[in-house]
Amino acid sequence: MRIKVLGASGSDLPGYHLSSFLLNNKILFDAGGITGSLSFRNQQKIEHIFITHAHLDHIRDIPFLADNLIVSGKGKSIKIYSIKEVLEDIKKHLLNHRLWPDFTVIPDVQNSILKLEMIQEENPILIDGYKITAYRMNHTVPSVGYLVEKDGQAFFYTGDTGPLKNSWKKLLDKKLNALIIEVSLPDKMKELAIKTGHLTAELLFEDLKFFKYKPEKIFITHIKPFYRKQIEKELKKFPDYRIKILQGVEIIKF
Ligand SMILES: Nc1ncnc2c1ncn2[C@@H]1O[C@@H]2COP(=O)(O)O[C@H]2[C@H]1O
Repeated sequence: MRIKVLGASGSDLPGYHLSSFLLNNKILFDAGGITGSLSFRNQQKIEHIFITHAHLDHIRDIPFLADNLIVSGKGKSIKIYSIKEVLEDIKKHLLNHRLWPDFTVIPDVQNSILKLEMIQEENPILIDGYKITAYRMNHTVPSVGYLVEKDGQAFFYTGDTGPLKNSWKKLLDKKLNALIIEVSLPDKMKELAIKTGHLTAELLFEDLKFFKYKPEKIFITHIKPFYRKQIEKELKKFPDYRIKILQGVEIIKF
């Protein structure tokens, strides 16, 4: 599979972009950093957006993408998928005609630029041959990660999560070609990580012990850039895993 990483940073700073992962040009996971990373031509190719949770750093560019599409007259509908609580937060707090126009009813309900599609946890949906399943994560707000499977290949994207230990549920038995997982903070900030629903390197590897199969590749995302060097050092303590720290806008294949 091929993913264009549009953003993989845990903080917004010059040269960094917030979480957004584009699969096969059409299916986006999280929408923190679309419009500053992707050409307008390629923004028009997005058809589906899966949101892990409604924190701003994962949804911020939905409004700007919708605006680009409608004002350019290139408008077509984009479907935004997540669990009920996440979609409710987006509708109530973001696309509410106050913070931003509600593009789920503009230009009208039938032809709206954005369509909200509720999905159920652990109930897969099929898009272009990709089977996509949401699993509950451990964050401070309702949050899911997504398992994506096609032609015997599989990856899992966590969004934000604290430790899950053995509640990774059915994922513990999966053979993953790639795990895109967050490590936001260094080990010395373990307490804050747990309080705010995040991982450190040590917490990540404690959780990985519960997996039946080692993921073939582990891509680390959502690092808070102030701690990047420290986290890089801490991840080196686990040489048994093939780990790549995501840099920003790049293509990953597995
Ligand atoms: N109690 C806290 N102390 C310090 N930072 C916090 C606290 N709660 C939330 N945050 C920060 O707010 C951010 C919200 O988005 P994140 O979960 O990515 O990361 C969170 C932390 O960086």
